[in-house]
Amino acid sequence: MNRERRIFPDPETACEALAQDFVTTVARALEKAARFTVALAGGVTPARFYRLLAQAPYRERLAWERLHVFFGDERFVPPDHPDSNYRMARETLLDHVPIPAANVHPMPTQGLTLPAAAQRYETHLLECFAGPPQLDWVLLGLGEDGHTASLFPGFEPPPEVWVAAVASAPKPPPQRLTLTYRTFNQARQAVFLATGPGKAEIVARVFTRPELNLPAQRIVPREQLSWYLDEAASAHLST
Ligand SMILES: O=C1O[C@H](COP(=O)(O)O)[C@@H](O)[C@H](O)[C@H]1O
Repeated sequence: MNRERRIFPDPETACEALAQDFVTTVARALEKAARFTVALAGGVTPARFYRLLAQAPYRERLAWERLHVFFGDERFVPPDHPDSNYRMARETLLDHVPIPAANVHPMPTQGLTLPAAAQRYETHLLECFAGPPQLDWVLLGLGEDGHTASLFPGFEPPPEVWVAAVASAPKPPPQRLTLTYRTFNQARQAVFLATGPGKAEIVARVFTRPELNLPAQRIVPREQLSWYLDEAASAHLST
């Protein structure tokens, strides 16, 4: 498994590089495969990257009809709720690109209990992949407590589960759905995007304190683990 850490002057250049690399990765993979599967992150940080993908030149360079978009985690709120990760991805990206509706796979958040929703998405993933989900590319964020997706410190999803229900997350909203370590670690490539001074302390802990075993430190995909940081987020790293 390859690891890389790249530091850019600011969030704009980090997201530009990520968008360029994403386009290249997708194009190369589609030379050998019929489709490319991704899981998107939520929160605030990736919105800039999503907006870039929805614009020239990236929008025209992606084979949207061959992309399948899943979600790494979701807040258990209606899809039009301000906290919804799906809403954010739709408004910044999915509503602006020619991706077929059938290729977008939001986590269910309505008409089901939280555990039933986790089970439903897990079943959906297993069907889409005709077996254990092996996502091609997953985007991940980093919370200031070391959480990623909705895997928070102290929360241990059952090891056999691909999608977990989180009933009491320390960050609101408390009810969430998340892919598990098992799922992320079956992905081919995982990419963390962390920018801004608010991430500097936790970025330093992730890279210098392996004994903490933070959720973000437990992501070990099969082929490639990449970190895209800006100078503010990497300010406490000695490089
Ligand atoms: O709650 C969440 O937080 C993390 C980090 O979000 P950010 O706003 O600090 O970028 C995010 O990766 C996750 O998808 C989200 O549900």
